[in-house]
Amino acid sequence: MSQAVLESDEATARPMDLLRFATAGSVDDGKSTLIGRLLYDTKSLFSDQLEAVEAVSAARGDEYTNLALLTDGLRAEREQGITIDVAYRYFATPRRKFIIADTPGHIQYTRNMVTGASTADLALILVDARKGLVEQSRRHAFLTSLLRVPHLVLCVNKMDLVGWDRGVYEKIADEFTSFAAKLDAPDLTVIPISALEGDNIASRSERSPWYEGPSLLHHLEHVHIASDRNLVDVRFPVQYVIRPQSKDVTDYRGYAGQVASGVLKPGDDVMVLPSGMTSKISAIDTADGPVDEAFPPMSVTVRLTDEIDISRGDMICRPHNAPAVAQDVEAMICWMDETAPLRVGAKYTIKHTTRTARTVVRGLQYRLDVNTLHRDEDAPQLGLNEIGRVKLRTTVPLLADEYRRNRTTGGFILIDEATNRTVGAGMIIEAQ
Ligand SMILES: Nc1nc2c(ncn2[C@@H]2O[C@H](COP(=O)(O)OP(=O)(O)OP(=O)(O)O)[C@@H](O)[C@H]2O)c(=O)[nH]1
Repeated sequence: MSQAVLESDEATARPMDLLRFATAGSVDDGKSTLIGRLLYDTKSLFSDQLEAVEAVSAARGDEYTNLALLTDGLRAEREQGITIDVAYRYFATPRRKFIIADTPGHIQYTRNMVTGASTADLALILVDARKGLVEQSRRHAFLTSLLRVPHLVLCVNKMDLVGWDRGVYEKIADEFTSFAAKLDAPDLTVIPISALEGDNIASRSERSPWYEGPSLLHHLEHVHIASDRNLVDVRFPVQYVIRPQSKDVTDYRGYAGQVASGVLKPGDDVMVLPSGMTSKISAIDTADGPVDEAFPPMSVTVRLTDEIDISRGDMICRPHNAPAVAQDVEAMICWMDETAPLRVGAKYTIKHTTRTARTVVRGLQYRLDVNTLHRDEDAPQLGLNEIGRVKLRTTVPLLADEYRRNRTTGGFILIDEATNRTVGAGMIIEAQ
């Protein structure tokens, strides 16, 4: 595969150096063209890829190099053999690294959007200037707010086809802004672009002198994401317990995992859940040696001053700031399984941070229509791509926060015990 994959050493990258974003739009709004344009303008392509695309464009008689061919080609490679159609692409500028979660337009399943956007810092929704907002644009905006993606960009594309008419742009921007306000939507930026001709992508275009905002790339490079991370609530789900490996090292015991939120420092008082035992951090180790502090998304090994019984799935937090230790959970669930619906009374495996348990569905409070936001309280089940509010009971307690406060310790997935497939994604509303 000749994809220009730029190194994405996420575990060691400082959080502000990396922006993850998800793209959404209906079929033919120009998503492939836009992604191709971003890769092209940031020189994230190999010359052979570009030559191939130029040759095909010329052969087809395209007036402009058809950058969508590039994205579609990459997508075809990726799609083979995967069930959830999200392709990840990488590019970088001197200011930042970017990971794009690209969900194909033909089959804009809610589950793809949920998969792509659940870890995103920003969601980019495209609309065709000629068509304006469509049902899908509203659905994507709703999902962005449900998943609590902190930043939203609406790109009004194909402005060249409406003669760069300011009125067309402003009507769409106003309509979307008032819809987004109702959703408790995040920080919103609206940008008029032509993905095909490259206007307002890498630099401000002369064709829209009335537009005073940033180009898309400038916005992606500068949008402030450092404060989106929860640096207040210390949550360190233990992934592995590291014990002495050789006879010579007899006293090493550490707890390895990825910091979900908060800042950990040697000397801090900590509490371990579910036992409730307390101790102090004696050291924090990484592959590159000890560090003075650890914050998300760093992967580290924490050592404590006391020897306490800790196992995988336990959580290190602070004594006066702990997650709920809960077996009863209410959550919004997006159903992802095409073979069987979610039913009340069914049992699943639940994976929450590093903990795995069994769970039973105790109730379906309502199913939500993502287009109208109507709540159907008589719904008997949740089918593929449907979203609803569900009550669960787990066999062992989860160490959980509300999703709105913590996207890592508030999120989970459900797995079918017979097929081992991921069948649902959940966002915790309440845990007790
Ligand atoms: N004039 C004009 N055409 C555009 C622009 N952006 C995309 N197009 C054209 O619109 C068509 C659809 O673009 P794509 O990029 O394939 O659309 P998409 O949304 O990625 O489509 P899917 O991947 O199939 O969902 C192509 O013919 C593009 O050349 C634009 O800014 N201006």
